[in-house]
Order: sequence, then C-alpha cells, then structure tokens
Amino acid sequence: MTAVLRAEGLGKKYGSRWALSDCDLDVPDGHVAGLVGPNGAGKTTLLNLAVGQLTPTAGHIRVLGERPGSGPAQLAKVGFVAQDTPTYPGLTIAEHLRLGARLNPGWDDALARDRIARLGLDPGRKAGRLSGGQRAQLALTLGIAKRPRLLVLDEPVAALDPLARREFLQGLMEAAAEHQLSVLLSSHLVSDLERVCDYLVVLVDSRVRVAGEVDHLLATHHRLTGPRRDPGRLPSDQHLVTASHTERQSTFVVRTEAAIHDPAWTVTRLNLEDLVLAYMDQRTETRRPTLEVQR
Ligand SMILES: Nc1ncnc2c1ncn2[C@@H]1O[C@H](COP(=O)(O)OP(=O)(O)OP(=O)(O)O)[C@@H](O)[C@H]1O
Repeated sequence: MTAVLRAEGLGKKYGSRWALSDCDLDVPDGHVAGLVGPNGAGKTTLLNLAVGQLTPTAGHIRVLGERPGSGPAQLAKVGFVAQDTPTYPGLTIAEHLRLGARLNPGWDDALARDRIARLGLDPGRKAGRLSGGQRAQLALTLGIAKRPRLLVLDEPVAALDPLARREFLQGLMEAAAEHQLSVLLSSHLVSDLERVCDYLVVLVDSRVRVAGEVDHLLATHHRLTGPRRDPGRLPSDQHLVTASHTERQSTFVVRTEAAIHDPAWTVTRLNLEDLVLAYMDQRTETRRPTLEVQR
C-alpha cells in the first residue's frame, strides 16, 4: 500500500536543540491518522516538515511519494489547516472562497458553497466576526475544497468547546469518507483522536514512540498484573512499555503479537488513553507530560 507519509531518520534542529529526531514513519494511505503527544513533543515540527514549511536537518521525508513543497503539483495534493485555524479577520467568508479558488488549481467551488450553506453560515460575514467553532469550520472548508489527497491539521480543535469539537470532527470524518481523503491530525486530546482516528502516532520528547493501526495497537498491548517479578524475566516476545511495582506486585504494560498464557498474570486490555499514557510514562521524569485527557 502507498504511504501518504514516509520518514526515514528524519530530524529537525532549532539552534542546538532537536525538536524531532530519528523519526522513522510509514503512514499508509486511506487513514485518518492521529498524531498525539504532550506540549513540545515535536508535533507541529513534524507537520510543518510534511507540508514543506520546514526543511529537515537530517534524514528524508516523502509525502505522497514526493518531497514536500517540491512543486505546484505536489503542493496541490496536500491541504494544511495550521494551528489555531487561521483565517483573515477582515475578509468575508465569500472572499475566503474566492481567494481559495484563485490560489488552488483543483478548487471545488460547489463543494465549498454547499458546505458553508449546510453549516448555516452567512457568506457575507467577516471571519473576524465568526465564533471559534465557525472559524474552524471555515478553515476546514478551505482545506477540503482544495480537493487534496492528504489533509494535514495541526491541533484544529484545541480552542473549541466540546460541542464545536464534535461538530468539527464529524465534518472531518464525513469529508474523509466522501472524498477518499487521507488525514493527518495532531491533538493532545486523546478522546478526540479516539473518536476519529484509525491510525495513531505517539510522539514524546521529539521521538516517535509507537505508530500503527488503532485496532492493531489495542489488540497487541496488554496490562499484566501479578506477583512481583523482574521485567528481565518477561519472555523475549513481550516488549516492555512500562513497569511499576509495589512490594508484592508488579504491573507491566507490554506489547506482543503472541497470546499470553502465563497463569500468574491477570491480563487486561488497554483503551487508547491507557496506551498513550503508557508510552508517555517512558519519558524522563525531569519534564512532566501535559497531555490532556478530556471526556
Ligand atoms: N521556531 C522555533 N525555534 C526554536 N525552537 C522551536 C521553534 N519551534 C519549536 N521549537 C521547539 O521545538 C520543540 C518542539 O516544538 P513543537 O511546536 O513541534 O511541539 P508540539 O508537539 O507541536 O507542541 P504543542 O503541543 O505545544 O503545540 C519544542 O521544544 C519547541 O520549544
């Protein structure tokens, strides 16, 4: 299957500090992929590399088989809704659509107008007069009407209330299904990603900790609880994610493709939030995670 995003040894340095390092990723086509991680993990850096707004310090990145920003044809295939869903406050919705038509060769004006009408938005209204949720919907409309093959969104719902978030994500899912659109979406709200994503990338402290199809990740990660045990004694096919101990008891989160038969363990499944938090627990204790979990 084609990769919408393929990174090999990808890294980006600001001054002497790596914002992203040793990133190997292969995000397949046809997914709504979630990029999750705490503040400062490198999500925006990775997305800006994917849309060609940054160039790598190390390694390679290919988006839809080409170097991001390598020419007009490549740029036309990728839509980008940047952080805080930027729009021009002094321009009306209709003017935004006209600008979109001028700037994008594949612009689908009927789709844009229809979507604005379905949202009940007045085309004559200036973007500066819209609510945060309406502005986000306008930015999403501009991204979809470009008719890209991949739509990249950087924390598009962070500032929205739960209802506006739900409406926005619903619109995104409908567009992805209707227009065979691949989506790469960052958020630190695990519950939002859980609702819309079927592929997940966990980024912590500038490194990809785990990536894969959500169903497969959930099927291969387990929490083991039982009598205290040295993690070094786990079978070699059980990859340890996190370990914690009391005086008598050990709790491990492991990743394994194999069934777990050891009768000493009580085995429980993880939900997506548990899984993300387990990988975040691997980070150094010097900086605390600020990942939000909202229901
Ligand atoms: N232009 C820049 N100059 C210097 N350092 C930067 C710059 N942009 C980002 N960084 C640093 O790179 C690291 C990764 O930042 P990035 O914005 O990619 O993280 P993020 O995961 O998107 O965070 P957030 O969730 O807060 O948006 C951070 O330590 C940040 O301070």
